[in-house]
Amino acid sequence: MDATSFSGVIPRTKLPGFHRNFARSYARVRPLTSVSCHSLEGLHELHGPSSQALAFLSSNSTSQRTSVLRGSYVCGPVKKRNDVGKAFCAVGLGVYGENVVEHQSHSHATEDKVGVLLLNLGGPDTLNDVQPFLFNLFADPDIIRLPRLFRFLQWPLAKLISVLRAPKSKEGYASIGGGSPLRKITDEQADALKMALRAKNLTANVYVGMRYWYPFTEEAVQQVVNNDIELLCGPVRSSSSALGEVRGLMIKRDRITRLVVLPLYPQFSISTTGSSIRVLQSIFREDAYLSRLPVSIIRSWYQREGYITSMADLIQKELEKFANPEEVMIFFSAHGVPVSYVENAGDPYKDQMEECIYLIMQKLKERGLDNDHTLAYQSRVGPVEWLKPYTDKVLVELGQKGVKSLLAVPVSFVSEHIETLEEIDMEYKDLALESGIENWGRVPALNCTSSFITDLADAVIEALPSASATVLSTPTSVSEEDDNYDPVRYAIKMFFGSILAFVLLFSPRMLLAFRNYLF
Ligand SMILES: C=CC1=C(C)c2cc3[nH]c(cc4nc(cc5[nH]c(cc1n2)c(C)c5CCC(=O)O)C(CCC(=O)O)=C4C)c(C)c3C=C
Ligand SMILES: [Fe+2]
Repeated sequence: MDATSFSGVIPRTKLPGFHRNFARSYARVRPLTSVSCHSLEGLHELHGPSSQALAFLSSNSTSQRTSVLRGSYVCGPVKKRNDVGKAFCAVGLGVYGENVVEHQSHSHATEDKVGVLLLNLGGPDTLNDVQPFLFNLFADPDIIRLPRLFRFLQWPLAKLISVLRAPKSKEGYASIGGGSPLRKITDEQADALKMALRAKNLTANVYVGMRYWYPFTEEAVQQVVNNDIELLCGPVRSSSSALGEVRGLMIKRDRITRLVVLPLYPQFSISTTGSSIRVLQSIFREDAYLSRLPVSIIRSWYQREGYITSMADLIQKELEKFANPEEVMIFFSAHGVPVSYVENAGDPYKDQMEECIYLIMQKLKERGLDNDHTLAYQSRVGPVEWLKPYTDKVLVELGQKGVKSLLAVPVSFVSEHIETLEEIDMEYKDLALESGIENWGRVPALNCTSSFITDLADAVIEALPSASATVLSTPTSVSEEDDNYDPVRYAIKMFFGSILAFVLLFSPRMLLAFRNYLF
């Protein structure tokens, strides 16, 4: 397990030697369970001034997506804020044990109250939510990574891309029942985890914080700072925000004294766990109480025995449904990321994915299952190069090569979602059958599988931060300018940014990209 703990105010000077390539070196030298205090800071640096221009416009279907353009961003997604709660404090980091970074030196409670914050991506609850959800996603500088000079374009681009992509995305969500199942499943996982922790004699409150839709991470952590507070890094609110009470979002109200942050992504990527941690960092920096809270972050957990065993169990069970299980090719399909994330920004995602597949296959071999296997990447968006091989291409090739039985295994995410229910179950299945594959199966997502939830509970217990630690650092944010939100400046940026975005978009190159990827 790879965990980081922190809290408190940390002088930046205490972090010597950090550089933008941290994630790359981290990926190389990382012991299975360790990370240093540099990691959170690294997340900022990863999209620092020299990050390459990269932007996604929109896409057509889930298997072949969108276009790209160059641009920049202003700050985060649509954000309204008041000044209450803007007393900035810093999130701190420090090394604790082998892999945990922590800080904290205070006494804000006598009673020990453990909180667990599950981080996830979130998904639109209804079809009306699709466009604002996409806006939040594309407004994330960890999803569309632009050079600093062009960052003021982030919001106009996000608006444009989300509007253009929304019709196709809506089709996808419509085909799986009109919305994403993520919120429901994540809530169920939270309940199951709470019970599993209780069975291990740990009473904990489990919270859910989504990155791009309700319940937002900001709400999970911050809502109680002030009753009329608007979202700090706040994504779009839509009418569907009335979808019921935000669940279990009261880390502050509950006066949690220790917090474990558990992203529901087994492997670390800048675009997923990295992005959520960056949001947390900015929230924690801005709040006196939170900045002193001992926090552990479990950055990745794909290598945990319980997770590997649970995956192997599910695979074995599905293999047994085939007439000739030994002839089945195990086809791991992971969500892709642009190659530049791995090669330029040092995202450890690909390395971790490969190691994860290796460990699962080893586990199957131990059980005497010696099936062929392959790994491919799905869900690419835009005309930039994504991790290869691409799932759709490999499926066609396997069919042409005469593979007759194939078991698809979604491996980058632990809940059913649009990319399993629509992209794999519908698009890829059809493509495989058209390509000559005759017997198709798909391993379900782990969801609330009890061995998996039990292992998450163990991970939480192992990562529990101690009640005190050393003050270490004050990370700066990539979106430092977000902290000084000024409506006039914002309006000016939006105005000029929109003009520039349209000019760029309707250049011949961009039009081509749109034609190829959107329609
Ligand atoms: C490990 C998982 C994921 C990675 C890595 C990831 C990177 C990534 N995704 C996009 C673009 C989109 N993702 C969308 C939805 C979506 N993505 C993931 C997981 C990962 N994304 C999930 C769980 C979901 C939510 C699914 C749901 O059920 O709601 C979407 C919207 C859906 C669609 O229109 O297809 C987009 C767009 C990028 C650009 C990216 C890396 C840079
Ligand atoms: Fe995605």
